[in-house]
Amino acid sequence: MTHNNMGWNFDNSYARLPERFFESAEPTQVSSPKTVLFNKQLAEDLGLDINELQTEKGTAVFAGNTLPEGAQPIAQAYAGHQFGNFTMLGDGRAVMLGEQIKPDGERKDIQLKGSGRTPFSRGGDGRATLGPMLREYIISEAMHALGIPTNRSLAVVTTGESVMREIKLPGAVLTRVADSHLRIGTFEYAARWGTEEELRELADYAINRHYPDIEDNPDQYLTFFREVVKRQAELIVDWQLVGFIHGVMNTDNMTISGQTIDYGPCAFMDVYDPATVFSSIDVQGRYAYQNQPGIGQWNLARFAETLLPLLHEKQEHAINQAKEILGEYKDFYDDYWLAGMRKKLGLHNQEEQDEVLIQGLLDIMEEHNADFTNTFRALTIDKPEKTPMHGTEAFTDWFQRWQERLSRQEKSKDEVHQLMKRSNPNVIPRNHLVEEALEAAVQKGDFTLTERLIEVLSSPYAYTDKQEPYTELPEPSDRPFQTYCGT
Ligand SMILES: Nc1ncnc2c1ncn2[C@@H]1O[C@H](COP(=O)(O)OP(=O)(O)OP(=O)(O)O)[C@@H](O)[C@H]1O
Repeated sequence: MTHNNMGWNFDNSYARLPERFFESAEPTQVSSPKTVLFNKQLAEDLGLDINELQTEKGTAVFAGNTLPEGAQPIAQAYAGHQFGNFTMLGDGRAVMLGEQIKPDGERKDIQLKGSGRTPFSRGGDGRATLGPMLREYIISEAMHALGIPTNRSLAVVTTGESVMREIKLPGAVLTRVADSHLRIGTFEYAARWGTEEELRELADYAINRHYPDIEDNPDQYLTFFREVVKRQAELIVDWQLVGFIHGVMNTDNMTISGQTIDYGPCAFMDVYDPATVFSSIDVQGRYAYQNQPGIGQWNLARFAETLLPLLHEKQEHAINQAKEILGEYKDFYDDYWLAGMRKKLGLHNQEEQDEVLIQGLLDIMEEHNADFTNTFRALTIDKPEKTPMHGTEAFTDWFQRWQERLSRQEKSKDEVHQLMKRSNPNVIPRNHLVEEALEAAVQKGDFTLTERLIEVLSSPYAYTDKQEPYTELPEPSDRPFQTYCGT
């Protein structure tokens, strides 16, 4: 490994796509950057020099003040359906430095978010504020630790400059790491404004990067579509199983790789209520918890539309093929969901009535305003008395049915516990914890709570005593928690 360049080892394949797909965009210099969070483990995994990166030189890179060797800064073009309406977008406040080739050969996008205006900024200032960048860092890293596909966070720097929102707020830049930033919206952009050849180049690029196994498949674009459908179904199941509400499932926030992206208005639900919405801008509840699976399919339909010219020369035939695969989404989704829920209840095998058993518990949880995570936690640690529905006839009956079901599988108590512990997180980034940490960081420049929270959330299935305080529920509040798209 070369240490003189901090271990950067760029190969910028995206920038070799037709020019239509990106614009050159240098990050804007900032006055006095300071690294406030740095992800050593991730840096090491990327093959970077953690000592060098912790010096001023590293900070300068994370701030966009110095370009690392081999970087080719660009802003990507994309479009998207936002709350159902098609619009032209593009990286308006993000600059991709390049693709880091890891020591194991894997390729990762390295992007600075909040690094100033780009040709896609429209009226925006290209900036980001500290609170939301810390939030993205905390939650994306928590998602990774939960085992959910996601982009990751390498560093947050404060810029030393203030950013004007409704009030003046401290500016920050996040360094984001992703399998790629290809979005459904990238394909919508290509289909709307590109030539068919450019669309094909984009699809080939995406297949090569994320689905290389299907490259020689005779029906490769159809197979590509099916693979993306599967990954999206799996991803949304992962969200549902931990009570994660993305909050802004616009097509520009749905990746082709199947990783979670955009942690703007997201949050984890406390009380189990399928209608939960956190985002203050989602007044219709379009992206409520219970709507996520259906919206996933809607987004994939938009994706399918973009691929039609590649699927078959006869449009009607192409539409039928796409429809058939889109119709498989629900089956993929249901299968993954059932498999995941079985694990949450310690079920190693399958019985036909499992879905009834699972739904039975969810109904009781909903009726009693039970906390989503802590209900499964209570069952995992053999403390059903910790649930608000304990003692009710319905729950007693359900619990007995569950115990009978468990006894019908040939698994020891320990095996059941182990499976449940692996499937039910002990700790999640609860809103009150995240908000408390962000407030200390933004108001007082104190990052202790943030660091501790990141540490605790890095092993959500550990069930350690140290995690105990983080499992406490927030004080009941008369105002439901809301996330603001304020950035
Ligand atoms: N302050 C800003 N200046 C310029 N463009 C912005 C700004 N904030 C958001 N945008 C752009 O508006 C669009 C929608 O914003 P959104 O909040 O969904 O994205 P984001 O959080 O900036 O980026 P990403 O989706 O990559 O995480 C994006 O194209 C984004 O680049």
